[in-house]
Amino acid sequence: MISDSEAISYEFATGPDLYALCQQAATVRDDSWGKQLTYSKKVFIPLTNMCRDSCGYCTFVQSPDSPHANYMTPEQVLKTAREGAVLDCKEALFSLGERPEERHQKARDMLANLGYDSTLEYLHDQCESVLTHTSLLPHVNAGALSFEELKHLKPVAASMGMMLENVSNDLLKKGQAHYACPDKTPKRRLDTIEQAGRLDIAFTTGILIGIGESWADRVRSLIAIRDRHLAYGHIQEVIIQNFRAKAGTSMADYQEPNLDDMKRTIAVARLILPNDISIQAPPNLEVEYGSYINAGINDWGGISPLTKDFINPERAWPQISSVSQACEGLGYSLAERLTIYDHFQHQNTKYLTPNLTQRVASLVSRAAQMSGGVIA
Ligand SMILES: O=c1nc2n(C[C@H](O)[C@H](O)[C@H](O)CO)c3cc(O)ccc3cc-2c(=O)[nH]1
Ligand SMILES: C[C@H]1O[C@@H](n2cnc3c(N)ncnc32)[C@H](O)[C@@H]1O
Ligand code: MET
Ligand code: SF4
Repeated sequence: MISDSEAISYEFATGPDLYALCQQAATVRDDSWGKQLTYSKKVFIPLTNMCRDSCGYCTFVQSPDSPHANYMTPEQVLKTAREGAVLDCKEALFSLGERPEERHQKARDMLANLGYDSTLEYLHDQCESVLTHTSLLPHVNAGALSFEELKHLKPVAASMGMMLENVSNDLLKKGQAHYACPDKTPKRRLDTIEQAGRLDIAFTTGILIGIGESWADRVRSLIAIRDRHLAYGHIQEVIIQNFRAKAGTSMADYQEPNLDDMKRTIAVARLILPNDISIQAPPNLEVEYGSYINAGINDWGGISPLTKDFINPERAWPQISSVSQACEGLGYSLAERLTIYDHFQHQNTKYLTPNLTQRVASLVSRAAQMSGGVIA
């Protein structure tokens, strides 16, 4: 692990200096993760696109006035999960807006029609339904959650996650990315990570780069994640995600981070974070995603043969065969993993409740009988 001040010093690393930094990170990655990169074959389930927040970069969120504002019905959830299962998907990624019913009458009405008064209760039951009726493992990405909410969801999700985004409080100011977003206060985000640790939930988090934060803010965010992992050991992966500007948002004309920015941040993340944390960057948000490999990533996240990335719908997934080729061109192989990483699967019932332990084991053995298998 590098020191905080060394991490800070890489802010402008470019050319040969950036190359050397990436090499250092790639060596650490090779030593702990080997010559194999991973991804999870998933379907995306946008349970609701209404939200009480209004992040400056987000096009996923729909105003209640929009005809597109909705909740998926239980039938739609199962249809997506079943179609995914046919295509050999093993993860159901529930990604949704945060507590829309606390802000919008339309959300309360739609929930009531479904027989609920809380989005998180509906989420719980839809995860349970996917578990009961399909072979997929739910991963919950529902934003900031309390200890009780996380505890309630643990038996119906194999893993959970929430992007920290960034620890900078400046982003909450008027005109900034997280203005008027009660769920994006660093305090609430850090508390969610902490409570997930107390509950032994295999947890995904990450930073969104290029949203108005400084380089020091980025380093501080990675250090905050590291410290919670050192306390609880529950962080399975950290996503380094690049902001993409979207038409129709307040950040439509905002400068996007460039490839060097991504490489520099990935490398520093690899060097700051403990080696057992997976470093993930998405392949659909950068044309030259192959160069993330030499910067130190070991994972591409969820890739879907069925559903689009609803958060970045204009950015199609590359074919899995293309990702595989990009890996092989640099001397790496590509393998499928489950939503919960293998080293979290075998710790008795610490991270998985008994029902989920069984479900994970049967997916692993079923995959072993098919070509390729999954990492387990
Ligand atoms: O398709 C996406 N998947 C996203 N995922 C899914 C992720 O790639 C996989 O579900 C996990 O790696 C588990 O396999 C997230 C998961 C989290 O827990 C937190 C944030 C994200 C963000 C995205 C995203 O923007 N797009
Ligand atoms: C689920 C995650 O998706 C990310 N997210 C939301 N909007 C964008 C965007 N315009 N570009 C890149 N990532 C985005 C946020 O980090 C959120 O937490
Ligand atoms: C489209 S974002 C999905 C998850 C949640 N609303 C968050 O921002 O963390
Ligand atoms: S990024 Fe998540 S919290 Fe922010 S507006 Fe979009 S759905 Fe809501």
